[in-house]
Amino acid sequence: MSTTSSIATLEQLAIGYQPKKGKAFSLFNRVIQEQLMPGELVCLLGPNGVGKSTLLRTLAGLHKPLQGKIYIGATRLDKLSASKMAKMVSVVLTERIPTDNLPVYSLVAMGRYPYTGWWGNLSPKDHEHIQCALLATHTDSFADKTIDKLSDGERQKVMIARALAQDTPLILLDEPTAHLDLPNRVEVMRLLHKLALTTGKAILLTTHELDLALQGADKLWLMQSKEGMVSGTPEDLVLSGAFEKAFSSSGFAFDKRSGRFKMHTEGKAPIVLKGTGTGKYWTQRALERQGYEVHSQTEGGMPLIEVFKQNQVYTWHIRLHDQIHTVSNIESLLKTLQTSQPAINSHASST
Ligand SMILES: Nc1ncnc2c1ncn2[C@@H]1O[C@H](COP(=O)(O)OP(=O)(O)OP(=O)(O)O)[C@@H](O)[C@H]1O
Repeated sequence: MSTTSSIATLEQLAIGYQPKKGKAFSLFNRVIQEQLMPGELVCLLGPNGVGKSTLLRTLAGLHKPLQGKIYIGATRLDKLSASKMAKMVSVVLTERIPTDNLPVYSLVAMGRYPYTGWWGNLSPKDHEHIQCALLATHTDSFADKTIDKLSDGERQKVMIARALAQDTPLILLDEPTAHLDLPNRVEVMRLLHKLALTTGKAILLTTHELDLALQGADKLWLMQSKEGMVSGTPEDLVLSGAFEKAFSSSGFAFDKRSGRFKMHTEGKAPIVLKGTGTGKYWTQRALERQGYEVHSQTEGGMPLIEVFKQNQVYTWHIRLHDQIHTVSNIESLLKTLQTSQPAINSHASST
């Protein structure tokens, strides 16, 4: 049963597709039991084809659950009329807008359809909501432009503005950061987080951006075909190992300490890295990509790299078999190590 404070409750929910003949095809072997609370930004993560979009569409009432119940507030979703539903849930899907020559303002105004009469006449209150949505998404400066004149990032923000104008307690977005460059992905995520926080709406979005979700989400829902759904704050899921388990594969692994994914490479020799700050961080990344096992303490005469910074200029000293090589960039550092690799490897096997 839904708790009074939750915006949406998923109770013993099974999602999937019902073929015309034969048995229903469930996307999970476990049911989903989750809640969306006010002011929460939740990122729904999982591998391709696990059922993220299907879950979103099911929550939006566009697809029937195979089993279980969904409550929006205290009301069962299947008992909500279409007009009431439109006042409770807004959806931003990945489909492109067919009406490309529509001005931004008119598209955002379409979000007001649950409140306008048959003719869609906008009241002063509707205009106020539209203006607020444009301002909150920083789309007001191009409100007169038509959709076809917008960049992908601007278009995405306009779609979010339309959902905001709809003024629903729950907003669902399917991959809102897809096709955006990094600054726009970060901006959209920050915008959604701020909106959840300041408006008290619950926002659920699907994404493949693990880094962004780890940084920006209040909660993660991890969908996995075998384990079903695991949820929690990003930090709890990292500490419990659930995040690592869900996303580590033979090609790369999640490193709990740095919060980064690391590619598995052929293991080379251990190496000691000394230095501080940014220079050390990026040197370590390059060494690990090349497969070196980076240590911070000198052990048994391992090769040693020291990073120095003077007057904003970096220098690397490589101490190798009592010889010191000095280089001025990471590319030269890696080349020097590559040239002496047989020496490093034989050194490693003798220690
Ligand atoms: N209308 C449909 N009828 C039957 N099966 C479908 C239908 N739509 C999707 N599926 C199947 O359901 C599974 C889940 O699809 P869904 O799009 O929900 O996954 P997803 O996690 O969002 O994937 P992605 O990350 O690739 O977007 C897939 O195997 C897909 O082929």
